[in-house]
Amino acid sequence: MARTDFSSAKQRRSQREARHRKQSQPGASGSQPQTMGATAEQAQATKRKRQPSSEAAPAKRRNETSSLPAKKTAAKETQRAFKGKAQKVFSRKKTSASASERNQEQKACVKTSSLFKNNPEIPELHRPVVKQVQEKVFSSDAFHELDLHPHLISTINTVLNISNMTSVQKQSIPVLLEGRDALVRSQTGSGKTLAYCIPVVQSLQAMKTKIQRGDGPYALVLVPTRELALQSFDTFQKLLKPFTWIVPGVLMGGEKRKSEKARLRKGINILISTPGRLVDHIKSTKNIHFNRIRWLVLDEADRILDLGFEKTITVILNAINAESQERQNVLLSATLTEGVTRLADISLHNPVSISVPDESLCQFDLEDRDIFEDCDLQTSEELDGFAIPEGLEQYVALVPSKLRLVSLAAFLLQKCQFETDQKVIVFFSSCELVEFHYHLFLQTLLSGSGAPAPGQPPSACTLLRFLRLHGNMDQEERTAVFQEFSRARTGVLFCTDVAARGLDLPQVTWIVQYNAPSSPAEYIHRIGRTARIGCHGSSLLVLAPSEAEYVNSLASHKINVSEIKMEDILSVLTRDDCFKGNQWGSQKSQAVGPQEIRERATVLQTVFEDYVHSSEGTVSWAKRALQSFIRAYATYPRELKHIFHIRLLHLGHVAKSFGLRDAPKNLSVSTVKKRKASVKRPDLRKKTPRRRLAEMLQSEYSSGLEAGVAKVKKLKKPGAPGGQPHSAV
Ligand SMILES: Nc1ncnc2c1ncn2[C@@H]1O[C@H](COP(=O)(O)OP(=O)(O)OP(=O)(O)O)[C@@H](O)[C@H]1O
Repeated sequence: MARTDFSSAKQRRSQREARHRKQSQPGASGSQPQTMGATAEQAQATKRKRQPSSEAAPAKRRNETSSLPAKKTAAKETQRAFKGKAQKVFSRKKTSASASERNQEQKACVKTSSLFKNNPEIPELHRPVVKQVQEKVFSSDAFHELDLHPHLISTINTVLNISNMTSVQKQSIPVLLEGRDALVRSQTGSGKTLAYCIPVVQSLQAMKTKIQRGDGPYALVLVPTRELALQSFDTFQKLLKPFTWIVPGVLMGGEKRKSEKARLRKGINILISTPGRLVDHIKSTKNIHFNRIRWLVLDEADRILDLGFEKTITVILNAINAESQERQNVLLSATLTEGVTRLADISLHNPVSISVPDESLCQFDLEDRDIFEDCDLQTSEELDGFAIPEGLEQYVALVPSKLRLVSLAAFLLQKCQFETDQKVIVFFSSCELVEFHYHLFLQTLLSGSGAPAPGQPPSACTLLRFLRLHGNMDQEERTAVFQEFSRARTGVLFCTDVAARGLDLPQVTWIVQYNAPSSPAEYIHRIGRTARIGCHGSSLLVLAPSEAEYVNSLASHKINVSEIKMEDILSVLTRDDCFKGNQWGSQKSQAVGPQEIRERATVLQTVFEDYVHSSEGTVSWAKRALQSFIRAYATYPRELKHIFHIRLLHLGHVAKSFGLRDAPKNLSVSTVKKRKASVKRPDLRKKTPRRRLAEMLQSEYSSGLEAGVAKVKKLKKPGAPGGQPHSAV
């Protein structure tokens, strides 16, 4: 991307700001350093903001501008007009106003916004360039070279449409066919699912005594999420086409327990389940037996443990061990952590350890060799390094809190409006944040008509397509969204980490991490939703300037990111006249370059703020989302606390990224702590942050049977403006 030079406007800007400072009272959002801990200053700042000031002015003046025909509906009008084209906001009905009045109004409308004032300086990013571990995805060996049933080979070739093995398949399948246990680690999107599905099917179809449906499970596959369970189930179904007597089945919660029991009674030979749901059945269903189990597969093993399913896994292992001792065990993940070694100790017998990364393929940017040699991280060989797909380009953008929302919107507009076939996943740290951004963008960025106006080029307004996926949605809707996004050629999926693991969503081109992940492993899995199986893809991590050090933390795990400048992201707004704030005949804005970008970003922010402030319900909805952000922010693990600490957040600025004009008065560190304690999470404070995070996240992956789990009902969406707040993450 081309960089934008902001220096030319600097002088004009500082003169203008000096003028405003003179005219205005101090204390608007951002004029004082206002941190989460500073409740008193915060309250005062909020109070001051109610008085006319340069920062509070836009809202007031916006109303003034719209006061001619419809003062009370200014917010609605702004929103509606934006949907059609923003210039209508500053209505042409005001033809009677004099040119100078109009001029003043123009300035008032957009040029005095606080969006670009008092932001922290964006530090120079001296990104350390480190050697990334890379794997060769494909091998030159074909499936027909393996000793597999000919019908299985032809199914792989014709139904799955693949002929050559990937590296991990080449290494794992022969080992598993020999009957050995295995611990398999290989990069995201490298074909680990088939690496275990093929040996399972080969061995079960070859059993001397033909399998009967009523025999019950011969293979048990445990996965952390329901979507992943469906995906594995789908792969088994395809591979089993020639072997119709072997029945696969899935237990994953969200479905009525009664119907799952009925399916278990009929018989499932390859049982795929989430751990929580399986334990529910072990405890309550008589028709579940493990006496014939020959295979136990733990896919995304480290995630299963991260989520605090250790006890659950122990219950399952004990239940299986009580009935059957002779079986093969397989543990797989792209990132194997300490916990997995522990799990491997208790579940694997004399395993073969398969790890694909090929150090000879380590890469680094030659142009940056000097930086690399100077950097302390060259000693990071001892540190953990995760393999990253070769076709994946990783970026980071440092964005001040106030500008986060418009930057995200601009980025998505860029992808959907000016580039073709872009499929984007945006990760957030909680269900509430997903719901908030999904509804906000849906309400403000989408065209009501769905079609471009006659004679107009299609704009983002008509090309955007938003979906969302998180653990508080009911299963039916989750599955529908998963399938819809899988099939879609373009679109934007807002999600939590429920979608970070294992999901194979074809042709995803961009991953955006709007909230930073809580661990490098999570980072790897999130970005691993793109550039799968040898394809290309890109990722963008959005950090606040105070979080810039996170780039070093990633580098210590051999993760390289390049910088994209925020101004470059925002510059897309100049390409769409939707964001022109003042369009009255010949009175066009003279602003060009950086100033124009600022004006347009301000128009966009105004649209968000107007929507959020259009009713009390939407304001409290935005406040709840802000609170959820802060709660999630408080759960970063200890080792990242020096980077992500709520005390480093500027509440007034963060509030802007939720479309709130003022920092909520009743939010402070202590309130957040109190509210955290009031959420039904007993003994939280006694637990480590990691454990706490695990508990919060577990709601994403729950069995679906627990009482009190908030569900998104189709007709009543709690995340929508005015709806009920969600439970935990
Ligand atoms: N040998 C192969 N040739 C071509 N495509 C393949 C091959 N094996 C698997 N695939 C395809 O590659 C994609 C990714 O596979 P899979 O989901 O198993 O990856 P993974 O390693 O489990 O990823 P993650 O770590 O993210 O879970 C799937 O669409 C799958 O159909």
